[in-house]
Amino acid sequence: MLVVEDLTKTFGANIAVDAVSFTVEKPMMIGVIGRSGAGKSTFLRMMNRLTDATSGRLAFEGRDVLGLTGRSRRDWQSDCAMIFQQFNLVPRMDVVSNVLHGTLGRRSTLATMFNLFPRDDIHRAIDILERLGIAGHGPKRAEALSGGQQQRVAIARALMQDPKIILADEPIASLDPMNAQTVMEALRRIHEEDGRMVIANLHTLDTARRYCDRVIGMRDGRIVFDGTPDQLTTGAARDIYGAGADFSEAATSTSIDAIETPAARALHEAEAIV
Ligand SMILES: Nc1ncnc2c1ncn2[C@@H]1O[C@H](COP(=O)(O)OP(=O)(O)OP(=O)(O)O)[C@@H](O)[C@H]1O
Repeated sequence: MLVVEDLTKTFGANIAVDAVSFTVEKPMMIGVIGRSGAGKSTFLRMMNRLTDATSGRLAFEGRDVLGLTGRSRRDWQSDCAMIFQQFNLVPRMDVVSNVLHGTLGRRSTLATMFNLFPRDDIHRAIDILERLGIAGHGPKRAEALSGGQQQRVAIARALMQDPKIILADEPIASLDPMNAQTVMEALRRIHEEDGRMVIANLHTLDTARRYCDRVIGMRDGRIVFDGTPDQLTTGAARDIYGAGADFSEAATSTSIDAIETPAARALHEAEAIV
């Protein structure tokens, strides 16, 4: 359903994403990992058409995503909702209105200017907030919520678009472990219950192992690992992060899972070796 072929992005002489290719046959939860600068954000931004690719092909359900323009490009951006590390909510606006802004792509400018939302959309926004366990915060300003609650509002806003894919760029990087866990569980449930594909850039290996069906490891713009969490051995983790000082820092950041899983144990052993 998703085909990525030789997708490349250069910024001047710098190759941010270098001939990335992979195929996804059915909706799943995919974690993209790699050190800072590996090209993870650029990849997601190309997928969502926030950034134009330099070359390559990206097709979703037969649709040539990179060739879309105008209205069809905006439709794709609706199908492919993005959430960000910093939530990108309107801080002073109430939670329900923030969620309703997920429908902006299909509303008139006039309706938007006067904050006129159809009753059905308001009900749907509240239902989605309920599902994410934060309906009680609906009337509050977004800025009054904790980081984890704000990220769930951002997820609710994305769900208002009824997307086929949710792209999450470091969704838990600003959160404490408890909030991070709640947000990752919400994304996992959205995948399992709705059958939506989720692709999340993650900076901790254990999060990718714990929540994802498939892990893609990027290094210097290239895919150097593509497999199941079980296949993500210490050797593979070293390839992804490099065997330098960065490796232990990035690979053993167990922000959520304090429990010593076999995977975490393997990483700690690797850290001892490096
Ligand atoms: N707008 C831009 N202009 C120039 N170079 C850029 C731009 N965006 C990204 N890059 C470069 O592309 C490379 C990949 O960056 P990218 O942000 O995709 O990496 P990342 O893996 O998401 O890293 P991080 O986890 O730090 O966000 C880096 O070398 C970065 O400096």
